[in-house]
Amino acid sequence: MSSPLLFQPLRLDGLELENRIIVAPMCQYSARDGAATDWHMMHLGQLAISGAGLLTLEATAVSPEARITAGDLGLWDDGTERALATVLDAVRDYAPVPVCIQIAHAGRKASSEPPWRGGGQVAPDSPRGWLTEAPSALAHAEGEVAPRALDREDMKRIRDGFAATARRAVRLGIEAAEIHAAHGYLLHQFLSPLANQRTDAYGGSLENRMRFPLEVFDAVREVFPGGSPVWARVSATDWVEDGWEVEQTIAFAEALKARGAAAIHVSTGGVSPRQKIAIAPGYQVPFAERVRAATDLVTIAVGLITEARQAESILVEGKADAVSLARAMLYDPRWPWHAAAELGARVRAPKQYWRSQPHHLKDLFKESSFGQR
Ligand SMILES: Cc1cc2nc3c(=O)[nH]c(=O)nc-3n(C[C@H](O)[C@H](O)[C@H](O)COP(=O)(O)O)c2cc1C
Repeated sequence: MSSPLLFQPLRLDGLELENRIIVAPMCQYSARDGAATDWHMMHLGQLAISGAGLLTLEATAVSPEARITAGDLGLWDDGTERALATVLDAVRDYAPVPVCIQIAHAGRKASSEPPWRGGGQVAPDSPRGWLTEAPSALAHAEGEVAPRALDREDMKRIRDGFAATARRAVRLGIEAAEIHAAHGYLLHQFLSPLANQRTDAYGGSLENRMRFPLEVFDAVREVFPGGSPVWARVSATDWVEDGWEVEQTIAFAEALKARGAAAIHVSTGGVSPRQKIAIAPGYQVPFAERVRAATDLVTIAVGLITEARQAESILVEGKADAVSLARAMLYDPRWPWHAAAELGARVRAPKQYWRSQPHHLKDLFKESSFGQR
């Protein structure tokens, strides 16, 4: 039987993933002043032994005001760096999975409640809130306090913040970086005409709207060593008429590719409460397929990919090169084991758990260097 594509290696610049299953970035809203906690140890620990080929950290803020909520993870000073080092060192002792950081700024969607408190805006004058910053002074949703429009000095500070976070990530041995330009956060706000109504060189034409996200990408790419992959997560459409859409996404992906992006991670939506999304299994895959066909970039598909055979078909049919899973990995952190069992592949597992291998699958678990300590 030929080996399923899902479990074949994937090269991202100089980094080779053991298989094509990626743990998607997932905010935990459980950091303290940006610093990772024991929750991150538990959360990332279980996902690191999942058998996935790449573990993406949750959106990691470049500064306190870049956080979506006061509980977001950050990497902006020595304290937040030390806290993340503690978690990553422990995880790495047992799980040799490559780690990708998602570097993020929430822009006008900052200063919010976590989802379990409704996700609404926290007023800037509340002790837990702050005034947000964005390309234009346009509120995300009706009734919210509008952000402050960024000036050129602010933009330099933010770009340098992305680079500084990337430098800390390199120091932590993080193997890859994803710039968060999706889901209506700051860089997506620059891209989308719904959020960007600037009249300077950073607003108006597509070229102008792409300018700041590309400058940020360049700054991060420059900091990551040659061979370490850097790419962006994008929303391929706003799902709103006259918003950002797939042709513009393709132009952005091409510009990223020309600047050395190793891949493109294709999601959708998030910039406007007016979005109308037809949610169904694999609902964002057609966007990944379009971007991949047009740019030939290594493409990561995401969104309601929940079944092993569904994931395998997406790859075999050439719609994407890798799949990224969020909720399915929370529901079943052994998803890659079960997918390997179903598709007839082999997967890494910690030796402490080898005795769990089902009798009829003698060869499911691979030798690995897990559990050196
Ligand atoms: C708990 C949770 C937290 C998330 N946090 C992030 C995040 O930090 N960054 C991001 O780009 N997307 C985030 N997302 C979106 C997911 O990465 C993913 O794109 C989305 O859930 C669709 O994939 P799924 O159907 O496999 O869950 C989050 C999703 C969930 C469920």
